[in-house]
Amino acid sequence: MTPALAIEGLGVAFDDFVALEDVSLSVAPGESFGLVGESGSGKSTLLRAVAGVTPVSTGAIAVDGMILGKRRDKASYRKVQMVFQDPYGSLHPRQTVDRLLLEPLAIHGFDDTEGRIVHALDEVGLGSSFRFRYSHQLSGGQRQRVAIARALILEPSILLLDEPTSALDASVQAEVLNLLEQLRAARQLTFVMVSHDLAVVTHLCDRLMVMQNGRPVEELASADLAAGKVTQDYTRGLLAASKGFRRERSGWS
Ligand SMILES: Nc1ncnc2c1ncn2[C@@H]1O[C@H](COP(=O)(O)OP(=O)(O)OP(=O)(O)O)[C@@H](O)[C@H]1O
Repeated sequence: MTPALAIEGLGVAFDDFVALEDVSLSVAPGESFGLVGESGSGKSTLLRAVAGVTPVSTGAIAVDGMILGKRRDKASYRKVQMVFQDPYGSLHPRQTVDRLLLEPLAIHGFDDTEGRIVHALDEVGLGSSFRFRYSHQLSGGQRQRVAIARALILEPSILLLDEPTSALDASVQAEVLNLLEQLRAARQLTFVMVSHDLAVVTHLCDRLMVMQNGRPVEELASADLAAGKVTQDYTRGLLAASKGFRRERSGWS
C-alpha cells in the first residue's frame, strides 16, 4: 500500500545549526503516528518541514506517493494541514469565525463556501451560531475547534497536530482529543502528532518515533511504549520522567 506520508533521509539546517538529520519514517493511510522527545529534539521542525513552511536541506517527503518538490503547488499544500498548539496565536483576533474559515476556501478556489462553513462548524461541534463571533469571544477549547475546522475545511488527507491540546485545561483537553479521534475515524484521516504527554500519544497514536537532537532514536508501537517494552535508554528515561511527572502532578506516592 502506498504510504500516506513517506519521509526519507530528511535534514533541516538553520544556518550552521542542524535541527534534523537523516530522519526517515512511513505512515500508512488512516494511521495515527506520534513524535515524542525532549524539548528541542526537532519534533515541530519535522512537522513544519512536512507542512512546507520550513525549507528542507536534504532528503525527500512524499504524500500519497507524490514527492513534494522545493516549490509546492497549491494542491499539495491543501493535502497537508496543520493545527498548532496555541489557539490564541493561530487565529486572527480581528476576523470572525466565518472569515477565518472562508479565507482558506477562497485561496484554494472551493465552491459552495457557505455550505462548507456550516458543515465544518457542525463537524467540530460548534454549530452555525458561532459563525459571526470573533476569536476573542471564544474559549480556548472553542478556538481550538475553529482551528481544527479551518484545517479540515480544505479536505486534507494528512493532519499535522503540534501539541494540539497542551494549552487547554485537562477537561477540555479530553474533549478535543475525543473530537480528533472521531474526526480521524469519520474522515479516514492520517495524523502525525507531536506531544510531550506520553499518555496522550499512546492513547491517540498507533505508532510513534522517539527523537533526540534532531535524530530518530527508535520507532515503536504505542502499546509497547505503554507496556515499557522499549529498546533504548533514552526512551526509558523519557518514560521514567513522564511517570515521575504524573506522580508529582496527581500526588500519587
Ligand atoms: N527558525 C529557526 N531558526 C533557528 N533555529 C531553529 C528554528 N526553528 C527551530 N530551531 C531550533 O531547532 C531545534 C529544534 O526545535 P523544535 O521546535 O523542532 O523542537 P521541539 O522538539 O519541537 O521542541 P519543543 O518540544 O520545545 O516544542 C531547537 O534547537 C530550535 O531552537
